[in-house]
Amino acid sequence: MSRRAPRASIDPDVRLGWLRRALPLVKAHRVLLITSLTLSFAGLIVQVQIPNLVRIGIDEAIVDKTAQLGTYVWWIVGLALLQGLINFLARLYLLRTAYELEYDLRNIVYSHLARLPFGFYDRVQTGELMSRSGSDIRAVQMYLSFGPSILVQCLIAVVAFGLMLSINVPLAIVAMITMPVIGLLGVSMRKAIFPVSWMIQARLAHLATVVDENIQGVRIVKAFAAEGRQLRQLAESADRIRWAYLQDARIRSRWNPLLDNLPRLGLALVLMVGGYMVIEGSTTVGTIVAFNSYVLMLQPPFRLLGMMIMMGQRASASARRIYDILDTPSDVVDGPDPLDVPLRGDIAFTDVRFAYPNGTVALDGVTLRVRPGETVAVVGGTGSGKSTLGRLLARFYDVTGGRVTLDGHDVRTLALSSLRQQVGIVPDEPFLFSMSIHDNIAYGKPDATRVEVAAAAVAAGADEFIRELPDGYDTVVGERGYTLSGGQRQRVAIARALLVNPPVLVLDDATSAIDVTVEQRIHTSLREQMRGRTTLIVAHRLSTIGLADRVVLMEAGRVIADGTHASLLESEPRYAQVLAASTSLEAPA
Ligand SMILES: Nc1ncnc2c1ncn2[C@@H]1O[C@H](COP(=O)(O)OP(=O)(O)OP(=O)(O)O)[C@@H](O)[C@H]1O
Repeated sequence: MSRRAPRASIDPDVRLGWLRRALPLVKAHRVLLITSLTLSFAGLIVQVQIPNLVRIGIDEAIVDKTAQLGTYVWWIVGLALLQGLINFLARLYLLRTAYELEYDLRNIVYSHLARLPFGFYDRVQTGELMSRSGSDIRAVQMYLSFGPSILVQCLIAVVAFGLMLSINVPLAIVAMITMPVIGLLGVSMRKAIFPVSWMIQARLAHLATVVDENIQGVRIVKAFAAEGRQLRQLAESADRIRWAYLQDARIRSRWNPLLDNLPRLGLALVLMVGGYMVIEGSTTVGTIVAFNSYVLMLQPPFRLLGMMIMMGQRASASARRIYDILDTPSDVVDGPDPLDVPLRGDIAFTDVRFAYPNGTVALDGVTLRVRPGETVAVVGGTGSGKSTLGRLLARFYDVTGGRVTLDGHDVRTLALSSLRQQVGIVPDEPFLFSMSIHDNIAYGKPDATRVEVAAAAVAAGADEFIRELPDGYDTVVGERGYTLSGGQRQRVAIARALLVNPPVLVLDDATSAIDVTVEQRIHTSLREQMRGRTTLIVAHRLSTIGLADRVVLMEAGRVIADGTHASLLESEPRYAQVLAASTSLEAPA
């Protein structure tokens, strides 16, 4: 299957209504859509002919005996086959339109999600976002493709009414009398059901979150013997869904009998008025039979009208949420004429202030210089802003004040791809993809050879344990790499960063889960790896701090001391305090 780019996008003009904004997308598939609508209209024209043939057949071949019955039977069979064929094609094209639209919408939404800044993901819950965006895309797609088709089906009413008028005006009016009522009732029922079905959707999503958390957090649940509590939570959630479904059933059972029986009232009216007319001699038996068929044929489109209104409401709410995502600008983007230059790794933070999107001030005037090739350990209490330094350096976020420069270039002037290629970040809880260890390490350099990957793994102290795995480097790590221990994952992540060979390396507590003795062993190779590279190490352990030439002490978003480990120990009591706190956390007696 060849992949294609989305044919169009959503109109960026936020002042337009949701349908207007989606129009370019529909227009891009207009050929398919119009073909399907034309076909379904043609099918309807054929369909309304059949009762008319039945009428003529009854009147001429059965009652008057002036024509051959067989002719009409064959005509009806022929038309039914033709209608079947046309409907088959119409449906095929309609579904194709629907899936093409869905394909485009998915691509537009997911590619935008991939470009959104970190700040967006701080604000929204990703799990909910993913499950919701899927159903939202479907709701919009359904309305855009099936909506026009339902409208075409409602057109059958106009065609059939015209035909009935040409046969018998008073009876045509009698046959149509219940239709507006069916339409109105259908709309009212959908209006009553809409809030409940919305509630069902929301409650199902909530249940999915509860189940998801139970599965993801199963170790914690079991460790705290909290299965009972979790089950109660699940039962509560399921109970709320049951309640909503019961409401739904109550509304349906109230409206459906009415909606089902109204056409019967229509049939009775046609029989009564038509019957009198036949007795009186002003119409024929065939006409009553044909009109009966019309009454039955016309009510589904009128009922669909209500459904279309509900689909429209749902699609409009879904579209609003999709547009919320699409209208969020990818605010960390390349500036004009972005620089793509090789960096030496001369880092300077100048009076940097930064607050996260939720307003938390993380850095409050940080000035810090790290020269090329230098290794600096950043030490400080929890929440003092250590990790934020690396995030600003790689431009995961932009500073709110001051500036961050690399080799004198403000990071905002560098091409993002070049910047991220040259600043390698290893977080303390690295994410591994569900693929082989080789592919995980080669993530930033997919064309790396096996020798290069192994060399990076050796440098990160990962080679030994990888070789002991059942398939070595080809071992696929489970979802989120759960089959590896925290320390092993960290080593794979370090190898991943080293393989790209970035001039700037940020190890954000990247060895925190690695066994102290293993850490000691890999220090020699890490020290080797850091030579010539500017390295920022967020560190808690004395042993990790030992890798650094210099130590920076942070407190409440500021650098409060800067010097060698020995000089800080001597001159800065707060340094000793922080060390004491983190080492006591590290090594319980
Ligand atoms: N994504 C975020 N959204 C909002 N606030 C955040 C976010 N990340 C961090 N913070 C807040 O910013 C402040 C600095 O966080 P940072 O992660 O830089 O601290 P840290 O010194 O690395 O802490 P730790 O040692 O606990 O990892 C903290 O108050 C933290 O709660």
